Amino acid sequence: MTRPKILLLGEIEHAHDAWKAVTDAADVVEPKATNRDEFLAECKSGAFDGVSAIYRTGESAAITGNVDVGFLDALPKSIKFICHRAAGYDQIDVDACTAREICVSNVPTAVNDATADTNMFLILGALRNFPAGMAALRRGEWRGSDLALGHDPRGKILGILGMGGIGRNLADKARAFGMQIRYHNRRKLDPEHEEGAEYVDFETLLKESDVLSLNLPLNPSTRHTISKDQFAIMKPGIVVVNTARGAVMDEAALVEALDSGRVASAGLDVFEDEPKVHEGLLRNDRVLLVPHLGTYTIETTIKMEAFCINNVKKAALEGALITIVPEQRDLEARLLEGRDV
Ligand SMILES: O=CC(=O)O
Repeated sequence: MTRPKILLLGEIEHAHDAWKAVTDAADVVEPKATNRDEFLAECKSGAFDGVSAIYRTGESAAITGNVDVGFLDALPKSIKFICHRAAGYDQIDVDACTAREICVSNVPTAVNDATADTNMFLILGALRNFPAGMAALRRGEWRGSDLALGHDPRGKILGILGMGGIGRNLADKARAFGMQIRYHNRRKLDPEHEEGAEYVDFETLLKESDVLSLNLPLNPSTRHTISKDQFAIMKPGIVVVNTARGAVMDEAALVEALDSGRVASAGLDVFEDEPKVHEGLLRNDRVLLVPHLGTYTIETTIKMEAFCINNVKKAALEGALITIVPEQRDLEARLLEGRDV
């Protein structure tokens, strides 16, 4: 009997036991390519023929590039599943995958705690002006000469844009700091998931929040959701934090809003063009900058790897995913129906 084949793009760094259960049952191939052109040529050479499922990390894009039409066209037709080891899957053209009946999974839930922890750190740091004080200390000036007093989170309105798993986890944490939670989402949540958070329209969220947290996924329709026009109606002195993806906000417009004082301070874990960071953010010590460390813990990395490994294992051995990205629920239903016939 032929063993299933998996293409590994990236590394398994921690969940070695879970991965061993995969390699016991399936053959794993890895590319030799060191850049995108070589990878596409390797695909076309037949090196990955017979592979049914891919396990990929976001970091693997440094070699293969994004999962776009060019990538998908080079893959052997045998590939039916792409299992992505991250929550955000903006590197993957899901519509192009759907058109080729390639199912995609990401890693939801496992990332919620660590990302919301980072989010809370950014909120506290930006509210309290910690980056300016910390920078002064490192310059040998203790607090510096004009360190502004910070603000307490208690009693402040936290506006969460995107109330998915991370947004709801953040809401729980922020409640413990005495913040009042409001949110905006495509759809209002069922009351049992709101836990007292108030649903408001997008404009109200911008106009009335003391702190705005961006927790929405990046896709073609959410790019630059926050730009010049949105900054213009925000409450003056607002604090803006982002742990989602840099490009949900127009970074140049944020720099202007910080320079004009409309935005008092910001906390950012993600950037539009990582690993580059806008000069206007680097020079501004009212901005707390973190190099995309939202999920960067041992515990969460193990959970994320195990989640993705379970998906790729089921894909390769049983021809199905445990979780599919929401945009492909119809595709999944169609494929399952086809299989029953
Ligand atoms: O940024 C981290 C993730 O998308 O998992």
